[in-house]
Amino acid sequence: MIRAQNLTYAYGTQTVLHGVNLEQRAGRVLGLVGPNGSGKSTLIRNLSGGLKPVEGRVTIGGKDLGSYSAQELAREVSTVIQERDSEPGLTVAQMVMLGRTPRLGMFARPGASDEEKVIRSLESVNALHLAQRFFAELSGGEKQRVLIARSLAQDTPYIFLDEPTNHLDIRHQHELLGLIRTNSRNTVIVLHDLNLAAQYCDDVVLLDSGRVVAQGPVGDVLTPAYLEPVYDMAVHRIEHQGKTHLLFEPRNPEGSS
Ligand SMILES: Nc1ncnc2c1ncn2[C@@H]1O[C@H](COP(=O)(O)OP(=O)(O)OP(=O)(O)O)[C@@H](O)[C@H]1O
Repeated sequence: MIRAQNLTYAYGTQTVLHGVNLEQRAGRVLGLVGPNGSGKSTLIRNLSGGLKPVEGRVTIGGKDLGSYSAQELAREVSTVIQERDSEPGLTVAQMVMLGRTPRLGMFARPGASDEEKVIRSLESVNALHLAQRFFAELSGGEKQRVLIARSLAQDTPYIFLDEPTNHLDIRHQHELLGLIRTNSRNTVIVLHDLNLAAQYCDDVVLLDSGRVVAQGPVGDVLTPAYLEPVYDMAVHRIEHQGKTHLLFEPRNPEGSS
């Protein structure tokens, strides 16, 4: 379980998260949603140990995030977060092998089981054919799949993904989120697409201006009552074959007032 209590974060003097309380329950997929600039990326970085809260605390499995050593954290937590992930000169296979590093002893070299893990991780995201290509030369969508493979190879109980469907075509979006769902790990995922969140998350946290507007099971939070004021859009919710679909339109379409 991941828990944030009174989490506050500021860039310099600009406070962008205000006393956030949330819970990711064991084995569940928690989505972070909200408009541009609402604080989703900042929040996921605080939850995964990339940023340190100014106030409040984050616990993972009941243990304060601040008390993990870097090595311990890398065995517990993997992240798929974009900007930091450009590694010049590495092939895709080498990039995914980096996911195994926290599992190796101090001077140990990767063994056959590590190689096997890399191959299986690449296979599961349909990227094994890219293994010998340079990571830096891949398309955005190919890179994204390789970063997911690295996280799978890292084999951590907790996984954090910031907009993993960015750059992916519609089939790969669904394949990837399906894979994340069936992976049954503790997952926190930033998603812009609320229909993808409705389909693939168990719970969601809806953020607006750095504050939690609502959180809970997707069916309780992804409702017109919560979404319309946050996105300033008219929202229609349709249930089709047991799934929730959301339709959006401008609240004041041109010509009406
Ligand atoms: N490195 C930074 N330095 C200063 N301010 C930042 C920095 N990163 C983000 N911010 C600010 O913090 C606020 C929250 O940004 P954040 O990227 O967390 O939002 P987001 O919900 O992920 O946005 P988006 O949906 O546009 O990706 C914004 O006002 C943003 O301008």
